[in-house]
Amino acid sequence: MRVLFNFRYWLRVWFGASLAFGLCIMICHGAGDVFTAMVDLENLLAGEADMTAQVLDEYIASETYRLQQLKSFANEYLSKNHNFDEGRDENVVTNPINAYLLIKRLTSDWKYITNLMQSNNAEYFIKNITQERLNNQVKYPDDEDLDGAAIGLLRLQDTYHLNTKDLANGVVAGNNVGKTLSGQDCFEVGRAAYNAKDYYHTLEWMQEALDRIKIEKPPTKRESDILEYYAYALYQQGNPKRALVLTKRLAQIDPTHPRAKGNVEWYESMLSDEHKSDLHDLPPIKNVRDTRYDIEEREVYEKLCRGKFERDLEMESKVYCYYKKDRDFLKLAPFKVEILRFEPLVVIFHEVVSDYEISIVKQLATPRLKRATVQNAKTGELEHANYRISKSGWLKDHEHPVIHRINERIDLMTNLNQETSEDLQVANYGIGGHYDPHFDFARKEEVNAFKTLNTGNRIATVLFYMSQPETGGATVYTELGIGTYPQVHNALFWYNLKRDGEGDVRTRHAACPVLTGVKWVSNKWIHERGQEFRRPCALTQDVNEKYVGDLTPI
Ligand SMILES: O=C(O)CCC(=O)C(=O)O
Ligand SMILES: [Fe+2]
Repeated sequence: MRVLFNFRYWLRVWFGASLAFGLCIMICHGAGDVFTAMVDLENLLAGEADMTAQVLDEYIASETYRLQQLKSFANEYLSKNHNFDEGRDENVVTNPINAYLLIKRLTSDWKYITNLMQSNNAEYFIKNITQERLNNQVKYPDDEDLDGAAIGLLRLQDTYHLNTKDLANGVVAGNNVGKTLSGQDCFEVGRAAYNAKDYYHTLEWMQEALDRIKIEKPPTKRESDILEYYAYALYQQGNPKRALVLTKRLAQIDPTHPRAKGNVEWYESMLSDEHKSDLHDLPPIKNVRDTRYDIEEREVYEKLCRGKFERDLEMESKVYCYYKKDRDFLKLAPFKVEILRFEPLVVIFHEVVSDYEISIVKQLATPRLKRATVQNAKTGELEHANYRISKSGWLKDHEHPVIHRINERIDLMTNLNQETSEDLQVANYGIGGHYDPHFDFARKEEVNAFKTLNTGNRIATVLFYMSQPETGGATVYTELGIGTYPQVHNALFWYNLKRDGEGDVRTRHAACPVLTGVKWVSNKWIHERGQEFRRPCALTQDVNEKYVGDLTPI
């Protein structure tokens, strides 16, 4: 089944966006929406390291002083000079000075020592760090963000076929990034998968965590912590027998574990007497991917994201590039247009936005980006999206001369009237940030979509690439089997509607997860109203690009 673009769903994304992560520099999502938007991580990196190091240094100095004091008390007590042992000697206690000193030691000194032992001042330093973070006006990631980052990793793994061991060894897309994950890190990724009811990845990562703690000295996680998750994932993957064996082991290595015994009984109840009694003959582990999603479309999407585009040699023989100079102004500085395909028409405008303009757009958009928690259309579950932004990610024409200029340019590029188009929308994709297959137009049944705008449906989309991710992050068309990698300064353009106003389902598209690097895009959605003389509608659908790929001339 296809999950079509659902406008109400997006309304929820925009208006119901979780504000948890962000003010000032508001966060989009993440490693999506793992999760944290790259722009936030960059900001965090900027000041955070120095400040934390400084506060930690101060804390360590104060702790060192405190422990030194305690040590000198200990030495004093031990030292023969103090004749503390003599306290046991009746004669010593009868000496008033000694008696006084002994009492002092046992009262005020002891109070001082116990105070010293208790007052490690951690709270004070933690408060300092917290305050400093608030002053920074950067929202720091929380547990939810960590979860999102983990889910982002899993998505990357699926999309780009990244092996769990490689990832844990810090090998991303064949490059060693120098950092490796500990058993505890792997456990956390597995736990995020478990919380998302993704038992395929739970199993993968818990296995990796087990492998790692076996060779770590000291292990970063207890085996018993891992086993419970691992066993449950095995059970979910149809292997209660192995789940039972592992849970028995759990009960053995951690006899006080609060759930181990109960779980053993529970797994036993899943097995026939015959299976229960013979626990040597274990079925192999069959780990299958999560099937809650539209697996067919997902596979197409992921394949395209890996760059496996479909070739259409006939089409390729017809496409071409041209200079668009159909207005006086353009005679001096024509647009460079590359036609990717016809029917439906998809083109790339080369070098249509400058570095300066990009920097302004990013600057204007950054305080508005927010992370969103979105509802998965299929499963109804909430997912953290590090790919979407709040409604306030829109940039209005009058906000800055650069925005105005870009809007004027879109008119020249597309020959479509900009008066009814939506404001420029900016998105910053974080680790694993992506956008599932969707349509930009509202479907017939979505009768209320764009109603308040009163401008009709989205006739066309212009997508400016405002950065160039190192790997991943392609825009792909799942029905057409093609895609394109973002090239900074360029813009992708297509019509969403056929000439009779019908939504063109061939335009279904998606943004692939960013594997390395950063992806910024700006979207311009152009509406039907106002195009009566620009792209007049027709009685049939296929008048479509009789204009042979030229954007409808004025
Ligand atoms: O970022 C991309 O490549 C596509 C974004 C998109 O489809 C959208 O924002 O509607
Ligand atoms: Fe889109």
